Amino acid sequence: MGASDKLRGLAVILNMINIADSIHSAAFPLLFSVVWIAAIEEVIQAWYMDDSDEDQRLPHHREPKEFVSLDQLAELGVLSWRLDADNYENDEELKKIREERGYSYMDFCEVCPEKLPNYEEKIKNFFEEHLHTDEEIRYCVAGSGYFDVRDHNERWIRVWVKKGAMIVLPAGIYHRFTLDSDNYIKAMRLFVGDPVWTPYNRPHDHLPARKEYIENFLQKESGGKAVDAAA
Ligand SMILES: CSCCC(=O)/C(O)=C/O
Ligand SMILES: [Fe+2]
Ligand code: NI
Repeated sequence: MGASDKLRGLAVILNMINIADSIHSAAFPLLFSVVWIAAIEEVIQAWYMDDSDEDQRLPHHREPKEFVSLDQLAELGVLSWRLDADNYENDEELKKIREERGYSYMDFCEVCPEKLPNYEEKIKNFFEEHLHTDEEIRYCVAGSGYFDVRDHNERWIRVWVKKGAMIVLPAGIYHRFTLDSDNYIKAMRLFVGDPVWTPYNRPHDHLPARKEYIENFLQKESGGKAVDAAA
């Protein structure tokens, strides 16, 4: 988080303490969580996509817009954080996440014609629906882009990551990536041990990673009703 973010966060919190003073104290934890959700949603937003074949770099909102919360993403195994992208070299929060989750490997992937070899081919491949046998961990340190993931009912959810957003796509989730119309992202790539970037284009349902993903996330109770991923 940058200095201006911190100051703004502090001002909002002080304002809330004033408000909280004048109302029942039980409301305070609720107000506090609203501030945090607003802050992370400045850099990560998700929504259901429309069915149009238009330019993949457009937002593809449905009409009316249908947003998806970060909690709904977490139910699909998609984790997210907001970090200080201006300070990734000395960020204690990033260090803690890396230690706790065993992310020993780190490099950067810059998606633009000048920096990415075989740019056109890579752009095409990133947008093919695929899965990996390990987590896909990306921390957007500059620019922005869309990670699309399938929900319990095979609908596409578009996850917009901007500077400061870190996401983890679980092993076995079908997904794809595209730049947005700003045409640039620089992402930190993290991995447990030696990296394996192999994409398995859909269908690859026989892979153990896919079966485990279905068992862990798609066949669980969700929103009060059991969902059968194979249906
Ligand atoms: C922004 S990193 C490029 C996308 C990528 O590495 C990947 O595997 C997409 O699924
Ligand atoms: Fe991928
Ligand atoms: Ni295969």
